[in-house]
Amino acid sequence: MPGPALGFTQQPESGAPRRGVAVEVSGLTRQFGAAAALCAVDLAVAPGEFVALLGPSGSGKTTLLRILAGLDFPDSGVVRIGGRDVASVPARQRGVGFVFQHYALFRHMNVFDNVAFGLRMLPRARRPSQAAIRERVRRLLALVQIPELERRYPGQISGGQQQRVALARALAIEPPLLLLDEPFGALDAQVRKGLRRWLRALHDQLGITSLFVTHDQDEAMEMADRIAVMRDGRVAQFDTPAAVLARPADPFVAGFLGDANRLECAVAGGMARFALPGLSPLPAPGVPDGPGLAFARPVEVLASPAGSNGRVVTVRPDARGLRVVVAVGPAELEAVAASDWPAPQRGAACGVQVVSAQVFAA
Ligand SMILES: Nc1ncnc2c1ncn2[C@@H]1O[C@H](COP(=O)(O)OP(=O)(O)OP(=O)(O)O)[C@@H](O)[C@H]1O
Repeated sequence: MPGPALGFTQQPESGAPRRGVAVEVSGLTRQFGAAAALCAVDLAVAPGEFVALLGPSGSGKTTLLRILAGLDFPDSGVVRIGGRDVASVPARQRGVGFVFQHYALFRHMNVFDNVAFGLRMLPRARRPSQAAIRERVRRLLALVQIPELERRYPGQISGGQQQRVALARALAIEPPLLLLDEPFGALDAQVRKGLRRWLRALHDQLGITSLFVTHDQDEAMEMADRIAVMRDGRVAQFDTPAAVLARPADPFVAGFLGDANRLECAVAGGMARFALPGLSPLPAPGVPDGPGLAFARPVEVLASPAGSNGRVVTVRPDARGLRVVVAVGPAELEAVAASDWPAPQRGAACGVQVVSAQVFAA
């Protein structure tokens, strides 16, 4: 959990307006040679929201973040931060804090000087006094829970501690907008888990707006108020974690989230009939007659000893039960073993049914 009182001059209090700003992007396009990194992207983030940008490699997440930070510039389109068009506002004057995975700490400066850096770089009129800088840096180091490390150098602290220093450095200028590009990418799973809960709590405590790039679906689901799922320089869907899972906008989102199985089917009269043998038809309300594509997450595909349309290929214990890969006809599906089937064996015949799925016209 976040630590003690903040160094921020305007603290959000219950009932008080948040200090986070709205971020609006419209028609944003960025081309690198023949590669279109962003194609007419629209996105509107509310003040105080925590938004995850999630998508496959090369989908444009980092490019969008760099443009918001003022580190790169669009070929066309508008970026508004706090209602202000920032096209001609340099990075340093945008009031944006950023933490990039590869934006390393200054190795030759100790932790204290790293965090103080942004404050010492402020124009003289806005720069706090030496004493005020000292006080703010100490409060920030307490906030990120490493007050004892201020004299250490980056090479003398762990990766997780370095990320906390990078965050403290980003927060030092009291940014209403925090941009994070895979900040925990290099850390091991256990440290990541701790840091992501802590960061979300910190975001809420400060009342800022945050945009967070990640490859990790669990991370996005756990941390974000809304997720922008990106593909090929476009936002495929922008909605709450529950909504993108329950109502994916298109086959790409359905297949990308939750590692869903992709099943060919034929839709007629609101029912989807699968091409694979032995799978019962499922309702597909509103889907037009014709070829279809169904997406079923592993928990929606059940393998049991009753039946013989499948064969167990692999068995993997999972915290919530047994995960199996089953062969059905020419396909292999990720499934879960029925709770009354405690010990499926590799090679055993089994019954496989798709319990529910998202169906789209192909
Ligand atoms: N400086 C650059 N020069 C040339 N091409 C670039 C540059 N930056 C990005 N691109 C291209 O733009 C596209 C989007 O890249 P971007 O880094 O924004 O994607 P990403 O979703 O952040 O990917 P990753 O998850 O791998 O970091 C890619 O095709 C990439 O190769």
